[in-house]
Amino acid sequence: MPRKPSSDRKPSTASSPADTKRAPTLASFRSEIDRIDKELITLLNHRAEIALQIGQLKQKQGLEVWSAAREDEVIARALATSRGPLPAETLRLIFRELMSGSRSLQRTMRIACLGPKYSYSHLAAVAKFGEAVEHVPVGSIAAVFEEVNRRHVQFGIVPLENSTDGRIADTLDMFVRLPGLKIRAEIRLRVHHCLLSRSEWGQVQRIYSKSQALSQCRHWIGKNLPEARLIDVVSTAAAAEHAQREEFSAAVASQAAGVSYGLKVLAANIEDQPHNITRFAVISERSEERTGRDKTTLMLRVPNQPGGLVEAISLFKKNGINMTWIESFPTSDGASDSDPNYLFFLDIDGHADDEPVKKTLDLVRKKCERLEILGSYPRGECIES
Ligand SMILES: O=C(O)C(=O)C[C@]1(C(=O)O)C=C[C@@H](O)C=C1
Repeated sequence: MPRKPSSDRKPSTASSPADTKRAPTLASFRSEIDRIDKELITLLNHRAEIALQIGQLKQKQGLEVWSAAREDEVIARALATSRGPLPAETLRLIFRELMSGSRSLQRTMRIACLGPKYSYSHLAAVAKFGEAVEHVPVGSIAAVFEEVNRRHVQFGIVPLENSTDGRIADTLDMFVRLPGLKIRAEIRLRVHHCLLSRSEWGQVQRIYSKSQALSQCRHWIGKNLPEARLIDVVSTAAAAEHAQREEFSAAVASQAAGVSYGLKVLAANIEDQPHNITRFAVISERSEERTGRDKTTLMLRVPNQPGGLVEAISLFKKNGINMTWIESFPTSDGASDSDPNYLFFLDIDGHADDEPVKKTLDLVRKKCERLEILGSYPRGECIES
């Protein structure tokens, strides 16, 4: 049975500084905060004990520890309940870490992402799962997929597309190779790039970064450092490592990477588009249940003939299903020298278990040579990096 909190007393106001005749002092305010903290700790531990019991139930029923839908619900309720003055973002972070802590009591979760730490993939992982998980940075997007596929980790974080720069080919390619892995959630991270260095602005000769990050800042770099040599490396955090090691070099990376590698911020917010958002996918072996505010990612190949694609996707229009993303992707899958082939990646509104989506997908499948449901998952809110 869940244990009652040791004290169900509402935070008392009787002894609050406002009620005393004398003007409140720093000491009296602080002793009120000490009293509130004590109650908070009791309540937090009571919450953790209940989370532990939920963990035991889940284990008995073979359910997963992480429930994305429930976590979204808890945060949405906290934000709706709050009347301030605590900022909504602060409250969101507090609840994210609370639930990260609850999960870690139930089971240690391992999350793979493109590293080293403080890459944007790592920041996306922290934004979704909090700090109380084991972050496993690996050397490539392909390695993230392999770690999940080999069950070395429960989840992987991979970038799908960027609002300035488009699709991430390495990720789409891995979905072609390992279509059995499912997208469980999306993380839409607002990406702010910094120019980081241990040298001064006028000394920078080389700029390291991941190709997509360099591309997202190309106008800024062309205008402000036209002579610098641009060097493409595996991730923005790896770029920060280079900039730490080498004099007269800089990195385009996150501010967090700058702090971690002890670099100066020579310029902040250097992305060309102010709304620079990268959409990441959380991948795992299992699929996600319906929440009522879902989307579905599909991968399909249609016959290489006039109207092949239109015949398939017009069925979404006919059945009132909104399509929010489409990417064509050249592939060797089903291709020959004379007949190159394309796969299409699509997002539609709704969950694959929603009756209208299910019926439509059955019809679409008949028009396709190949149709994979890469996952149905809740639509993600935009999070600041
Ligand atoms: O409600 C659950 O399923 C829990 O395990 C509790 C809790 C929480 O701390 O609120 C923790 C982890 C889950 O991902 C969702 C919520």
